Amino acid sequence: MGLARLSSIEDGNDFSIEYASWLVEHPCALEKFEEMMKIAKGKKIVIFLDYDGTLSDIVPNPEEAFMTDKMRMVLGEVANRFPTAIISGRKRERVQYFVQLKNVYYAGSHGLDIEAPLDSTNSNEKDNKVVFYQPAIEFLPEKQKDFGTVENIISVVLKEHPNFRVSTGIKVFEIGPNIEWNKGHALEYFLENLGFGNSDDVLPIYIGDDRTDEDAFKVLLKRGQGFPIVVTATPKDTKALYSLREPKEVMEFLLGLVA
Ligand SMILES: O=P(O)(O)OC[C@H]1O[C@H](O[C@H]2O[C@H](CO)[C@@H](O)[C@H](O)[C@H]2O)[C@H](O)[C@@H](O)[C@@H]1O
Repeated sequence: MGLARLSSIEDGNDFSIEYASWLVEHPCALEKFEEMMKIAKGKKIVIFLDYDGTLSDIVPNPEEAFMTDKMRMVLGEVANRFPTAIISGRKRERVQYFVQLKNVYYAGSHGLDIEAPLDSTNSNEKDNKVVFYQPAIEFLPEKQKDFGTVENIISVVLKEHPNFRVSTGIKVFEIGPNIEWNKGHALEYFLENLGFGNSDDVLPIYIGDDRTDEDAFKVLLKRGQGFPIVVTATPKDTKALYSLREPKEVMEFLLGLVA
């Protein structure tokens, strides 16, 4: 028994054979919900969420990636109950603008710009913000289809600038500093600063849809703790142990946590 997959049934989505067989390896977190909660019993749940494609649907214009009021309400309830952080590829302020919740911690620029509780070892930081870098984010408008050419230009330019690297997303190239810091590091940073650095009884849940979220999934696997959950409606190569099809299912899962 698990939580009902209302959104998929309502939308009339049907599952392809490929998706059904992929689900065997990455079972639906709604269907496994009760099993997961048995594992979580007595542990301190900490929630980590990606933004685009996880809390909001993927839309053509990144400036219009609003989350629904219902998602906001459920997320607010979750954050009242458990420490909750959003780790996004976007600029932190942009995610805060979309989410509008004060009880959530935020990390932007793939975790390079963190607003988090600080432990004593970081007491020199100002205003609970740790900013390693502000992003140079370029969105390619729908009209601009020639991604191959843009990719080649970026690669030629970056050859001259080895201190920078490019990462790719859905219709997006992002150029950032060539340093070893990703969403997985941000997750570890949050856990440490929330006092769960070496804790055996913490249960981190990380939900994300993007390639950059895989770094966080890997951290959970390495720690042997928690639930890495990928959001995808098609089979994909992932380290996640569980899956959800779309943001609506993310909302149902979050709702289950506070029900
Ligand atoms: O880490 P995330 O919170 O998932 O952010 C990843 C990127 O999200 C945004 O782009 C993606 O979502 C847009 C809105 O749905 C969509 O139009 C775009 O195609 C997607 O790539 C954001 O614009 C990027 O800066 C983030 O890195």
